[in-house]
Amino acid sequence: MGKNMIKTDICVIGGGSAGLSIAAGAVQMGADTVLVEAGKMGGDCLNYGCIPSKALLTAGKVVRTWKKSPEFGVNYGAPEVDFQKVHDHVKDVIADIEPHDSVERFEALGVKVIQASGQFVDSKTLKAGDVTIRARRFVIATGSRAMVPPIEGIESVSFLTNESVFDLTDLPKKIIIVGGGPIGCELGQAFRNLGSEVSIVEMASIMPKDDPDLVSVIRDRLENDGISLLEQTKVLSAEKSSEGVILRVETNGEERDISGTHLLLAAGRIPNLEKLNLEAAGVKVERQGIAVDKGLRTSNRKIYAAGDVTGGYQFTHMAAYDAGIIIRSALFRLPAKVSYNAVPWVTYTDPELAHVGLSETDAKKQGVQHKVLNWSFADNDRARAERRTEGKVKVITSQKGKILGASIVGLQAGELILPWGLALSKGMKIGDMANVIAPYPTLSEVSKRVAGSYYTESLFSDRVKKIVRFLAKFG
Ligand SMILES: Cc1cc2nc3c(=O)[nH]c(=O)nc-3n(C[C@H](O)[C@H](O)[C@H](O)COP(=O)(O)OP(=O)(O)OC[C@H]3O[C@@H](n4cnc5c(N)ncnc54)[C@H](O)[C@@H]3O)c2cc1C
Ligand SMILES: NC(=O)c1ccc[n+]([C@@H]2O[C@H](COP(=O)([O-])OP(=O)(O)OC[C@H]3O[C@@H](n4cnc5c(N)ncnc54)[C@H](O)[C@@H]3O)[C@@H](O)[C@H]2O)c1
Repeated sequence: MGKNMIKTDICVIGGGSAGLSIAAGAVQMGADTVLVEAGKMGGDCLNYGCIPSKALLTAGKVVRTWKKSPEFGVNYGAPEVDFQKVHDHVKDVIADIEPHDSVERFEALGVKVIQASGQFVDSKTLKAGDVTIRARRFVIATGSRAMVPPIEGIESVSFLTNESVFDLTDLPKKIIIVGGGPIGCELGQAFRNLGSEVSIVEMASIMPKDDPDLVSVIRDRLENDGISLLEQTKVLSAEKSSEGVILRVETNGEERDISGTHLLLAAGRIPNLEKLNLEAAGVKVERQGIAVDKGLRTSNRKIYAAGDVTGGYQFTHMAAYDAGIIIRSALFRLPAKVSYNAVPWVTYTDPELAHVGLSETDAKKQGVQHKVLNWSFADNDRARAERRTEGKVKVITSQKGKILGASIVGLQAGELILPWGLALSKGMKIGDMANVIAPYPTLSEVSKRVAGSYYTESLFSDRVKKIVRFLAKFG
């Protein structure tokens, strides 16, 4: 074997959320593991995604809370934002988490880390820098990047993506965001709270993957915050201006120009595939990414794919979920298969919007017989004490009360969704949630109350009243 040839059990390509989970799991379970990473360890989530976006959102929330303080009888002066320091805070949070994902930590676990771009030579061999790797199993976990939408003139203007936006050290005066998905809404609100003028241009409706009834709460809030939301709006062209950029947009057949100092593209993702030479490995690609079966195997049975590169649910927790499936299959040869009936997600706007399982729209589309339960945060005493009564819960059950899905918009919705995920994965019925003792006064009571509403009609019916009156006769 040549000096630069490595033979290993598992070779993982990409050290982001998926790749790191697989490499850490595999090596600690005794497999010889090689990890190939071309860029920064930690991938998008740590460096250009979840972590910096949440850190920026938190800075924005501090400003908003400060401004709201008179409602609570507390007065401060106007908040002053030092954006260089906001930037430093964001980078500091990344630096704080970085050691967990570092080359040093992985090498200490026993993983051989190669810092180079990986490229298949044939179905069993990968080249990374000057190293050739032969592995019993490969895992492709190369993630995704921002899609640049086909807008006339886009290449002639400078634009930000999630990879560059967190490097800004000056607050954008006027930022235009193309795309009103989770990235557009989260970052739009963060910049607005910090003092930018913000426009979000969305060709459909904002947050189209979520329940429209609940999204309306987010829409109201973004508009009240002063964000200009241009929905059902097409971007026709982009051109440079003295200020920065001008976009020509069209809403309902009407064209107009909007101008900004900065342009952020948040219009969806494309998988990172080009450098992998997948043809040589016999790995098939579909429109959304690498094609995988339910066991996350590609068309080459010895090569798996995980995380964003498959174009499935593009979340860090789903990348970690994929990792668990692959470890069971590749290391233990168990017939592990993905199951997507309890997939949660949260958009960290304020208020947050969280979802798990079947939505009302999907239940209707799939012709599933179902019941819809609703409850408002306005009826929750804790939400009143916090002055945060905007919000609602919607739960989908079968006709017989089996929990099928839940969506929550409101304060701490992301924290409130977990019991619904547990209920779904354990096949629980709505009575299980209705009977739980919820501490008072907590926001969690919304879950108990929405579950209880399943019984309201039958519990407070004329029939029950008759029975109670009849029994009262017996003393
Ligand atoms: C702004 C933003 C906010 C987000 N917020 C959240 C959130 O709050 N919660 C959530 O769950 N998800 C969030 N996501 C999504 C989440 O970041 C992704 O789902 C997750 O990072 C996917 O992990 P991955 O391992 O598939 O890919 P990545 O994390 O992108 O990792 C892929 C890695 O592969 C490397 N690579 C690529 N090609 C090669 C090659 N040929 N050779 C070697 N290495 C290569 C890359 O350098 C990268 O490090 C957010 C995403 C963005 C952009
Ligand atoms: N909180 C979270 O968990 C979180 C946060 C951010 C991102 N993410 C993940 O990252 C993924 C990517 O986020 P995203 O917001 O970029 O993508 P997305 O695909 O979810 O949303 C993109 C939006 O852009 C719109 N769009 C596309 N082309 C357009 C155009 N030319 N003009 C106007 N609008 C256009 C789409 O209609 C869509 O609403 C998400 O789907 C999610 O999986 C998760």
